[in-house]
Amino acid sequence: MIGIMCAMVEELEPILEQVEVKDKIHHGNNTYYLASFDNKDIVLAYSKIGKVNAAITATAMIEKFGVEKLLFSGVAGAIDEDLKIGDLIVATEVCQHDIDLTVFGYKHGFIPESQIFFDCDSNLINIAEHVADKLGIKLKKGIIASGDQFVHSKEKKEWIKEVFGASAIEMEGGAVGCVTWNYQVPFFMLRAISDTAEEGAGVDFDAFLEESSKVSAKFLLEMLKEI
Ligand SMILES: Nc1ncnc2c(CN3C[C@H](CCSCCOCCO)[C@@H](O)C3)c[nH]c12
Repeated sequence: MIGIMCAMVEELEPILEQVEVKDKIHHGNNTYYLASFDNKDIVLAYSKIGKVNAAITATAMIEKFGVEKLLFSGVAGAIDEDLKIGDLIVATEVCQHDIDLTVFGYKHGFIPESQIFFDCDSNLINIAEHVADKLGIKLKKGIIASGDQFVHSKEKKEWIKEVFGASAIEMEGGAVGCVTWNYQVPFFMLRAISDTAEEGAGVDFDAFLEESSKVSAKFLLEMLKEI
């Protein structure tokens, strides 16, 4: 079983429209869609915004639905200057920029018995690169940082870039990476840029959420054919 996660309903809808939904299961205030696509069994859900909601859904995908790999599709704010609205980025690693135990001598993003960065699955990243080559689509790879805040400040995004080396910013991937690391389940995350995470990002986000969600969804569905 393959798990497909999004944070917002707008990110999930363009995927749901293209798969054959067989059943809907309500669990933990989420709706899980059991479906098939390209003769593969998949379970899909949107978690709602933020790291806690994302962790709930990722854990249920593994514990209740037994997914063997978890793929995330959605939008993100750009940190790297070469990322423009509508561009795709695949996470090589994810982290949580709002974890701060530095007073105890730990680095930003670190919690004891855990780690700052969580690797994404190299096999799935390779498939993404193969699909991008086949379709002639530009696909960036980089670290994606998560935190429970919508970043709309150049100063904040530059700090996240300096401390974590992140190329993009969002609010769920770091939590899903932590869950999949703890359960040793392969994790893949694809995001399309919706804004620049600077002043005025909220306006861009509202304007480009739907369009960028479709960009990510379309690519993810192409990837599903190769898995
Ligand atoms: N700059 C940015 N900073 C952090 N995250 C992101 C992301 C990625 N997703 C979008 C959404 C944040 C928007 S909350 C919208 C509230 O509802 C608005 C009406 O629907 C959350 O799920 C994270 C895109 N640009 C970002």
